[in-house]
Amino acid sequence: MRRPFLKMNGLGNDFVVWDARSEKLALTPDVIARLGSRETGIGFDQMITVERSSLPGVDAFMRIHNMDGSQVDACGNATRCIGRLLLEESGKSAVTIQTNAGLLNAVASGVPRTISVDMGVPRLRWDQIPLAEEFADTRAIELQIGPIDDPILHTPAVVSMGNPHAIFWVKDIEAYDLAKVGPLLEHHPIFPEGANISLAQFIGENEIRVKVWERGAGLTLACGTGACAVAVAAARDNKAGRKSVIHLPGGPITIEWRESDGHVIMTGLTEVEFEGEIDLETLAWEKVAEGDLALEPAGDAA
Ligand SMILES: N[C@H](CCC[C@H](N)C(=O)O)C(=O)O
Repeated sequence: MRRPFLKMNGLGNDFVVWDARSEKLALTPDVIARLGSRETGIGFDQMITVERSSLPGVDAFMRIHNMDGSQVDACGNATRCIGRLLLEESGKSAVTIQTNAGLLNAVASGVPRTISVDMGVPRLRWDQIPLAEEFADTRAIELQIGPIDDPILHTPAVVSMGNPHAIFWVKDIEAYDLAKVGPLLEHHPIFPEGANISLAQFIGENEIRVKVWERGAGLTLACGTGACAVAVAAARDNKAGRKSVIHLPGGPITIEWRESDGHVIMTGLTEVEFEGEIDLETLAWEKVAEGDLALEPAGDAA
């Protein structure tokens, strides 16, 4: 049975997107992992399933699986991508997306392919991250890796955007092999549900360079919730203002931790890479149409 899908990304953090609003889709973690593999499958960081929401006035429910098959509650870059699809499809000026981490509002920013999402309020208490033990001050918790007297990384800030994040402030981001230390920290016992791990280096006032090792996905080109977590952690520790630009390997994301209501507003690019079709019995798939450049007149694609 052949099924259409979209391949999208938010600053290189890439997704396979299914529209399951009229025809349900339930893939096993094993099939998701096979599809997510860049060797055996289509290849993606997360798989996104758009489903009907039962809530009045809500445009869709967004289900998120990491490429390892684990289901998680938040994915910022994907929220921008699904927000864009729903905005373009409905012609509305704002859409509401239901996730297991709450209701998120998406609006077009006025710049082509660039979407702003209200990611809600950050969760900052130790038991909301969650952590395995109580820490009164989550701006810097006692956690280190490497030799006791000369740790490689230590005292991270922790923030949840509906998913757990640990942020390590570093002077030179290139001095660290995140592919090596990332998995050690992701699965550290202090994080009972795992954690997304960010290295963050200040490169200017309210300008932060970030690399992320994602829970269940590994190194990615961008992490939207990670960008939110870094910006909030910097602001609450007076290392930056409430509006900062997070520079990820895939590009910049602007974050504002709004003073008025404590909501985190994330703005960044989205891209449709291609439309595809897959045989869900054999998992054989093919591209059927190129993405954005085909969707927008050449003049807008610049
Ligand atoms: N790339 C996603 C984050 C996915 C987080 C996922 N790895 C988790 O387990 O929480 C983002 O843009 O927010």
